[in-house]
Amino acid sequence: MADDAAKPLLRIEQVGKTIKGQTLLQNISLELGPGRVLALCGGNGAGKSTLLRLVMGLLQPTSGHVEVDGLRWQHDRRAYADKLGYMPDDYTFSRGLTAWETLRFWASLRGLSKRRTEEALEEVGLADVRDRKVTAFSKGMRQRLLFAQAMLAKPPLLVLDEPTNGLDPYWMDSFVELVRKLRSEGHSVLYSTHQLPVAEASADEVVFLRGGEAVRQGTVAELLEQYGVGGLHAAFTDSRGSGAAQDPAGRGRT
Ligand SMILES: Nc1ncnc2c1ncn2[C@@H]1O[C@H](COP(=O)(O)OP(=O)(O)OP(=O)(O)O)[C@@H](O)[C@H]1O
Repeated sequence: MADDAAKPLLRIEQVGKTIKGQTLLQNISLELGPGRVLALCGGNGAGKSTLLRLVMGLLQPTSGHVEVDGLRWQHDRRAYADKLGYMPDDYTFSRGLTAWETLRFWASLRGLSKRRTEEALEEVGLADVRDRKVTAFSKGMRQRLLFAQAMLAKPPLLVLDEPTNGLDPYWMDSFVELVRKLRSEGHSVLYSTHQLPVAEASADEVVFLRGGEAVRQGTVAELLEQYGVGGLHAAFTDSRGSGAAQDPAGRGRT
């Protein structure tokens, strides 16, 4: 038996996903230790959200498996879910509820206190607008509320799907700070992003997906050493190869 202490928090082993004959992911393997941050990068349709949904247990792999803290979703859903906080890429908020009511609802489901709810709102800078209806929020404010929701229970692993989408530069920097704080408190973060400077500033490791495959992965330090001044942007361009297969228009959002 392997030593438990040596186990990574997240282990993805040879994972593949096929839906209706279309291969969305193939042969993905990665590990993430406690207190580590991994950014998933890649063009539109590369498979980032699909991989995050597999980690969350929202999709099941066609091959391979995912373990969080040694647990598999298929064997122990409740304990597995308790290890995770999730920010989806798209969410329809209940109409008519304020930010406070929305977050309080999520907190109650998890048996969390009002104090923790307040704290989470403060962490994402929404305390002052807590009594405003979420449907009147801007995209960036809704993103911050979703982020607060993912952090509410302070889970060991945060899984965030494009968390900086819609954030202005100030909140982009705040996101980087929050991720660094979470890491310093021992949380691990797995997130997808098109914002390579954010990945460069907040991640320990980066995985580039293309056409459902991990075409390049390494620590940020290794990639920066390899690509020099071009940084992760050069790594991204390189990872797309000549085909730019995932985006017929050839536009890589960064
Ligand atoms: N439920 C599904 N059924 C069939 N195909 C799907 C399904 N979900 C996603 N796909 C396809 O899988 C591929 C990967 O999609 P995914 O959303 O994971 O990409 P992504 O890297 O997150 O893209 P983006 O950067 O545009 O958000 C795409 O070709 C998409 O059309």
